[in-house]
Amino acid sequence: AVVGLQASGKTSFVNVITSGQWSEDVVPTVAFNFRKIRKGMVTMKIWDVAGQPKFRSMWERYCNGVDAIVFVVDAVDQDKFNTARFELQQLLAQPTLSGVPLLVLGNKNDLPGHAAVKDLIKNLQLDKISDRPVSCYSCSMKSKHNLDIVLQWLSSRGH
Ligand SMILES: Nc1nc2c(ncn2[C@@H]2O[C@H](COP(=O)(O)OP(=O)(O)OP(=O)(O)O)[C@@H](O)[C@H]2O)c(=O)[nH]1
Ligand SMILES: [Mg+2]
Repeated sequence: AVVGLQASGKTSFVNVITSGQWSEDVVPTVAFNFRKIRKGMVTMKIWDVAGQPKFRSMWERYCNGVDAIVFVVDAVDQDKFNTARFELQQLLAQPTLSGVPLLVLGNKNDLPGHAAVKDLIKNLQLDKISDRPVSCYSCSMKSKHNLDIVLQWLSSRGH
């Protein structure tokens, strides 16, 4: 399940890993999109969930039962880090999601002023999460930077 605040790049992520197709014009997601993709021997089923405030209460439902939670952050929009941390902590506090591996993506690293991984770890308090595996990568859906290791990480979470 792919969650995170609105305009962080969740749908762009799913588009780019599905078709390799980057586009500046993505429509904000309403509720969710479901996508199924094959990468070599691995089939991934992805819930791309909407990030606007009115949809955030749905995140838990889509994360329930998944192999991994992908939390996408706009690494340039540092004013929203507090909100992102709050929403992430709310989500991870759900008893149904205990132990589910977490992958945090600091997206838009093609833009100047993006936060580095160490700043994301600090601001989102990722070092305080002790009840599940956590990884954090800096990446860009536009330049496709680090998407290879992101896909590798996801492939290794399957069953
Ligand atoms: N420069 C840059 N822009 C990006 C990147 N990824 C996404 N964007 C842009 O950010 C905007 C929002 O992207 P979306 O993929 O729609 O974001 P979302 O997280 O799905 O948003 P919601 O569906 O509303 O929750 C779009 O204008 C994208 O083109 C990136 O890596 N670099
Ligand atoms: Mg979207």
